Amino acid sequence: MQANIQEIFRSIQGEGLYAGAPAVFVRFSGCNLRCAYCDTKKSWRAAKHCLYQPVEFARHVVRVPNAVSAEDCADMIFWLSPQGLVSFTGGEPLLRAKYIAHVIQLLGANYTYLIETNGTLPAALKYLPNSPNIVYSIDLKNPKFLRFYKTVPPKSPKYIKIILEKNLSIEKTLQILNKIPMTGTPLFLQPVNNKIDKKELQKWMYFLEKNGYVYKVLPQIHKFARWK
Ligand SMILES: Nc1nc2[nH]cc(C(=O)O)c2c(=O)[nH]1
Ligand code: SF4
Ligand SMILES: [Mg+2]
Repeated sequence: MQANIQEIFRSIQGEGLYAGAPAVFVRFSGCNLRCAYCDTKKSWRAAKHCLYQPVEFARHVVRVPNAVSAEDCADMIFWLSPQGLVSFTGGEPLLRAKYIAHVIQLLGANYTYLIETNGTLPAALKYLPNSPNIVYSIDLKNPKFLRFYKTVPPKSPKYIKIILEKNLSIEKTLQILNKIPMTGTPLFLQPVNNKIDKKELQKWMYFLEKNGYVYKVLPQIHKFARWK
């Protein structure tokens, strides 16, 4: 099995529940959405080479010809870290759900696998095992979120990320959130490009609290540190 991969590197997880934790990142090519604020537009297209950074923070990069086999992907992850956190991102990683399942099968239970998804492809979830080692970081940016949230395998932990941008409606977001049981699900507000108008943020905070939600506002910490 093969997939077009943009890059594989080790860095500090900059978003969400695992922010601050060292992680290996696997960035897939291709996305089913076209968000105006996307910071990885390059990943929309297939890449000729997968850029593999064999040592974290080093300048040295190996150009691995695409497509990359699941076996080679698992090896590259293992050599960066024989255990710990693996973040599958993109693009949209669930366009490659079968491939991810195969990589996970090859690497085994020594890792926590984080799927950083835009939350719009619930049908892809059937390819992934129901495992507490597989964690879903789900963006709330589309009404398909509802079906997705309910379809996540029951043993898999999950958390929600709301990318705060000026076109996102608080009312519509609350309508979606109010339809799901949230008990214990962490909720993160992530200002797009790490910038937000204070008044706008206060409005989000006011309405979320009025509706009983517990949340954290967390910028992308890797961007402050100028890491990848
Ligand atoms: N450091 C770091 N953390 C991240 N968390 C999510 C990322 C993403 O692009 O999905 C990302 C990323 O690109 N870099
Ligand atoms: S879902 Fe993510 S990767 Fe896809 S276009 Fe939107 S921001 Fe970019
Ligand atoms: Mg990113």
